[in-house]
Amino acid sequence: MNLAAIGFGNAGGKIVDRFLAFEERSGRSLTTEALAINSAEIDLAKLEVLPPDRRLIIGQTDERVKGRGVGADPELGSEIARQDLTEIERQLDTVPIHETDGFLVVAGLGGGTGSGGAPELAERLGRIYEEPIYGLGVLPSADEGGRPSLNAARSLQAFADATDNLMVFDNDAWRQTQGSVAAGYDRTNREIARRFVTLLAAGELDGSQVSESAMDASDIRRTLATGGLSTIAFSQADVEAETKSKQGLLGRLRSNGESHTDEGDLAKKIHGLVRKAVQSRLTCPADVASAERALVVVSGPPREVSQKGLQRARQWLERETDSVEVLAGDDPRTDADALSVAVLLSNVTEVPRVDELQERAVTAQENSRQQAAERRAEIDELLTDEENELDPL
Ligand SMILES: Nc1nc2c(ncn2[C@@H]2O[C@H](COP(=O)(O)OP(=O)(O)OP(=O)(O)O)[C@@H](O)[C@H]2O)c(=O)[nH]1
Repeated sequence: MNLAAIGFGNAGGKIVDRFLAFEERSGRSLTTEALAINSAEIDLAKLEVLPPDRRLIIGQTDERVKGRGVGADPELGSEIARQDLTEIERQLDTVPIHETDGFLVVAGLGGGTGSGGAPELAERLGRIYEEPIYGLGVLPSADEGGRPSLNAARSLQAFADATDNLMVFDNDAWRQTQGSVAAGYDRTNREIARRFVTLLAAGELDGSQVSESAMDASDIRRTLATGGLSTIAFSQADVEAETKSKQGLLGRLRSNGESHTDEGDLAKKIHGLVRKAVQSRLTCPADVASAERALVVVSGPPREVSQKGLQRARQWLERETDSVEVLAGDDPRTDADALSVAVLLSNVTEVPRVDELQERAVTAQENSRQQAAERRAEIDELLTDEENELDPL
């Protein structure tokens, strides 16, 4: 699938930047256009791969922002996004729409710029384009405090409403206990890119041979057409030594074409990888059985993609998800050094993390209202004399 990817806010921009880096490294092609939009100039300057002319600053003329961010205020974030929508649209004029299957708006939902701006943009894109609008929303971790939870819980509703499918990544489930926050985010962003690009770029050929059950953009589109929230499972393993020896130009010249790898073992490897993916950390923890549709992409050297393994894995996933709509396909990459499995679980309805986020958000909202009322009472008390005998001017 080919997408126009737009990162909104700091996290959104960094993640889209990592998408481009992963595409470059893995030879995959996902994005037909990439853009980072932010209200803080300093964050845009830190991106590494995205060309400078694909970085857009918004809210610059607003007295409250002036290129320095919106200070985790999503109302202000959505206001400046609305003010600058025409400029954003102009930047998107370069999207080669005939080669683009949809739009992907990416944002961290705990702050202000992305949290407020991403739903505004998604809604506007939905009105302009016929292509589907997808979202990738990052949930804040619990230890960030009440405010980010409140921002995220409110944004989640608007973002899900404005998109055809909102794929979710939960920072809490991926929190690193060691190292700095920045280094942790950097690692996390690489993991996000690996998962999303492996899944969504399936079917975009890199010159490798086409297989009998190749995944294509319409399969992914169909799986995402459920709406709601989605999560992604992933696992990978090294390719066999025999495969490695036949890779690259030299390997292919030396190879006599014979294969000694046992088909049964390869089938088992794929089946095992799919099970491992679904049973390990999802981008957002969810009850797999609550998914409406699922899609499995096995990506790697064609000689290792066992069709039997793919079929068995599909049947297993059908039982796990209790769904009739499970698609499975491969994505051949002749010179890949790993066999990767990405599983899209679409429209999951049992997502405990979202319930927890909403509970924390309600508590944060109540606390904030109570504190505001107390502060008003204290100021009143301070400014009024003891017997309330003075008349203010
Ligand atoms: N996975 C990941 N999450 C991040 C990263 N940076 C920030 N976040 C998350 O995203 C949320 C929003 O942070 P930012 O993206 O910095 O905020 P913003 O949208 O730029 O908004 P303002 O800074 O308020 O203008 C945070 O609460 C974190 O949960 C990152 O690099 N990776």
